[in-house]
Amino acid sequence: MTADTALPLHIRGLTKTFGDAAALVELDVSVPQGQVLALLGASGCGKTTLLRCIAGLMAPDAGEILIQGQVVADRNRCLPPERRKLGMVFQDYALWPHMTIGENLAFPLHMQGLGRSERSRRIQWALELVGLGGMAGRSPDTLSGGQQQRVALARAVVGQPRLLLMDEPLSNLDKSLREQLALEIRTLIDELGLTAVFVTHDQQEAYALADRVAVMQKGRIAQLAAPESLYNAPASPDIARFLDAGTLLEGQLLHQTLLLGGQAVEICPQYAHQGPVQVLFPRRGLSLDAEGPIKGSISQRVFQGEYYAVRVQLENGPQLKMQVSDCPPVNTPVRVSMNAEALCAWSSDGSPIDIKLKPQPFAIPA
Ligand SMILES: Nc1ncnc2c1ncn2[C@@H]1O[C@H](COP(=O)(O)OP(=O)(O)OP(=O)(O)O)[C@@H](O)[C@H]1O
Repeated sequence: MTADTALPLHIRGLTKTFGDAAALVELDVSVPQGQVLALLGASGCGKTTLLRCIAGLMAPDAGEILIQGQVVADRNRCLPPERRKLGMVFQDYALWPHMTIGENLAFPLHMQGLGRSERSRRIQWALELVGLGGMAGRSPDTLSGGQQQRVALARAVVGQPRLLLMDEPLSNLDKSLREQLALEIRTLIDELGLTAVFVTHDQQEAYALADRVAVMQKGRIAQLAAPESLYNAPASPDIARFLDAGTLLEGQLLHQTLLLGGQAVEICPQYAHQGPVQVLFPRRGLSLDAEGPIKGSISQRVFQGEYYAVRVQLENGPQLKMQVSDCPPVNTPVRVSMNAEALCAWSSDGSPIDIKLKPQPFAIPA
C-alpha cells in the first residue's frame, strides 16, 4: 500500500457511463486526513454520480475507490453503503419521520452492533455536539429545517465514520442559516478530525466549507485548488466564466500591446505570444479612483449591504464588473485603476499566459 492509497479517500480512473452520457471520465482524486473536499460544478457535470459511487449507492464501470486503504469498489467488487463505515447528510435531511430523533441516531449504532448503554451515550454526545442536547425524544417534524439538518449531521457522525459525505447539505436553508450552519459544520469536522466530501453548485458554500474545491466539467475535474487560488487564478476561461470571477474580455496581443475593446493596453514585460487572447479582470483587482487611467461611467450599481456590485461602461465598448464600498449614481463619469498583478490571461488554445499590465495600463483615447 502506498502513502496515497492509505488516505481516507483515494480514487483512480473512475468511470461511469449512462447510455451515451459519460457521467465520470477516468477521474482521479484523493482527500488527505482532516481535509474537506467540495465537488463544485454546473448541473450534469457528474458531482452526484461521484458522491454516489463513493457512498456505494452506485457501482462505477471502471476504476477504483479506496477508503483508508480498503478497496471498496473496483472491477471485481462494490461494497454496499452499510459496509463502508461512512456518514451521509442529504439535502432534504432524510430523517425517518416515524422515529424520534434519538431513534434516528440509534439506527446506525444498531447496525454497528453497539449495546443499549453505549448507544444512548453516543446519541447524547452527538446531539450535544450539534446543540440539540435533550431533544432525543422529539419527533423530526417538530423541528425547524436548520434543526433537522443538525440532527442529520449528528446521525452522520454518531457512528464515527471514516468519511463524511454530504449532498448539498445547506441548499434547503435560507441564507443566514446557511452561513451559520456552514460554520458549525466546519467547526464540527475540525473538532472531530473528520475527512469530508460534499457536493454543491453554490461556490460560496464551497469556499466556506472546503479546504480544496474540485471544479467538475463533463465528468472530469477541471481544476482542484484551495478556494482562494481557485477564485484568484481560475485555470481556464470556462472556469472563470463558471465562477463569475470578474470580466472576461477577448483581446489581441500585438508586440507590447494588448488590444481590448478598441483600447490599447500596454503590457509588461513583452510577451512572445501574438494573436487572440482572453483576459480576466477580477472584481477585486479594480477600484474607482479619480486618478485611475481607465475612463468610463457607472452603468449599473446594486447595493449588497457590505458593498455595491457595479458595472462600469468603458469608452469604446466593454463593461467591467466591480465590487466597491462606495459608488456614485448611475451615469456618473468615473475613472478606474487596476491591480496589474490580478490579471489572468489565456491564449486561444486555452493555455495560460503570464502577462502583466504596465502601471498606467490604458491609453485613453483623447
Ligand atoms: N440514473 C441515471 N440514468 C441516466 N443518466 C444519468 C443518471 N444519473 C446521472 N445521469 C447523467 O449523468 C450525468 C451526470 O449527472 P449527475 O447527476 O452526476 O450531475 P450533477 O453534477 O450532480 O448535476 P446536478 O447538479 O443537476 O445534480 C448527467 O448527464 C445525467 O443526466
